[in-house]
Amino acid sequence: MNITLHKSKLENQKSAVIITGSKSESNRLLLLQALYPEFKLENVSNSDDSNLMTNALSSKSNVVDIHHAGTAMRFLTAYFSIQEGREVTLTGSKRMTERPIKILVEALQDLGAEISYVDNDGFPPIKITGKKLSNHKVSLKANVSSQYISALLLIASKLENGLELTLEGEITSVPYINMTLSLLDEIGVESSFVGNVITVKPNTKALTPKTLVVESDWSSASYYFSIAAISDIGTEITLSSYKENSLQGDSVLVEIYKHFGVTSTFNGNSITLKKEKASESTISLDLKNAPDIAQTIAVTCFALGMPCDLIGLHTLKIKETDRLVALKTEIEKLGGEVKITDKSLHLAPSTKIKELVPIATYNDHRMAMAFAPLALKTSLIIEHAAVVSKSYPTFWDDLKAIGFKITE
Ligand SMILES: O=C(O)C1=C[C@@H](OP(=O)(O)O)[C@@H](O)[C@H](O)C1
Ligand SMILES: C=C(OP(=O)(O)O)C(=O)O
Repeated sequence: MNITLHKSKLENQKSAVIITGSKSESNRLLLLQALYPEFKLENVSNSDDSNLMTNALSSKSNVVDIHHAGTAMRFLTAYFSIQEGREVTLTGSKRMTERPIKILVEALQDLGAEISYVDNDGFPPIKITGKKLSNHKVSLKANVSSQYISALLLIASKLENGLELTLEGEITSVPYINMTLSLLDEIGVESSFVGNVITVKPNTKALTPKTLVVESDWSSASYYFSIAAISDIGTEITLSSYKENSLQGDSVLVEIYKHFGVTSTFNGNSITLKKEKASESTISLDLKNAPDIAQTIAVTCFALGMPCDLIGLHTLKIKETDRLVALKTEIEKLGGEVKITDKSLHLAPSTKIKELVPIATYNDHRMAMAFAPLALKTSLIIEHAAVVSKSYPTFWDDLKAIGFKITE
């Protein structure tokens, strides 16, 4: 289904949105809850990716299909590797069969896992025969995806001797690794991260039962930072439930959007974004620690006619789509000028935004959501708008509620 976003302003100067739980935190905690059923979870993400994770963890089938969910694919590869006596073929969407998994599979094999490729070497689908993993030391390349590292850390406390993981090369998406370690700490699993070595202690006993509350999703919040940045001075949007000391690296939005004149004030469990006068006219950012907000920032800059240089984008090529190519293609359809390499994006200053351009979304939720705020500047069409459900199923309803005019 394609939708049209008609050029409009927010209905009120002040609006509020409640956003579902972080899909990254949820998918980690769902796996940890499967290993340690003594925990209860609140505010779990209602995203497709978290529902797929929940269903996969309780599935008795020997074929598990996780569609487009990258974290689910990587985390479940580790999870099924230690389910003794179980044989599972883990598969996904066509795109998932193009997203590399070799680094994780090799690390698990080094630990003793039995995993084979069904079609193409290095890519899903994979067949996993669960067994007891007897080794505890492994090294892996850390510059391709942090999800491989988090996957190993999530099962580490269930290995007989825990895990000693040596990270090779530059480490990408570090906040996601720290999130995993913090959640382990919250449930009572001990770990350390010194230099390039992560150690997780083994655990055989039940942990102290408690309820863990998932913070709302900061990547989803990014679209409201963008809306605030493109709105009139004085516009306020309140988002909940958020905390000042987040485990999510994308909370760096608070700092980044100051460049666009958006101030953020925490109050209890909510955050209020307010548009004030912007001080900067150009922006340069390294996003290796926050890759999921690259699309949002690129579109904010385009909407404001602001040139930008974004670096640290090497992981974007292996996400839901090649996000660098997708951004260039769609921004250029709208009249912008974008140069990309395999790890950076340069947007030239623009003066005009074309009207009623159909934006292709490439099965990528973030393409749909990142371009939506442009409706404050021009009417546009978003193709296959339902893709947003991968992380944020109520996105379009929430936009309508704050004044976006959307028709099918
Ligand atoms: O661990 C996670 O929850 C995630 C890690 C990041 O992936 P990479 O480490 O592959 O960049 C991020 O892009 C993804 O959306 C979620
Ligand atoms: C990259 C993402 O997800 P995943 O890798 O889990 O598919 C994302 O949500 O932007």
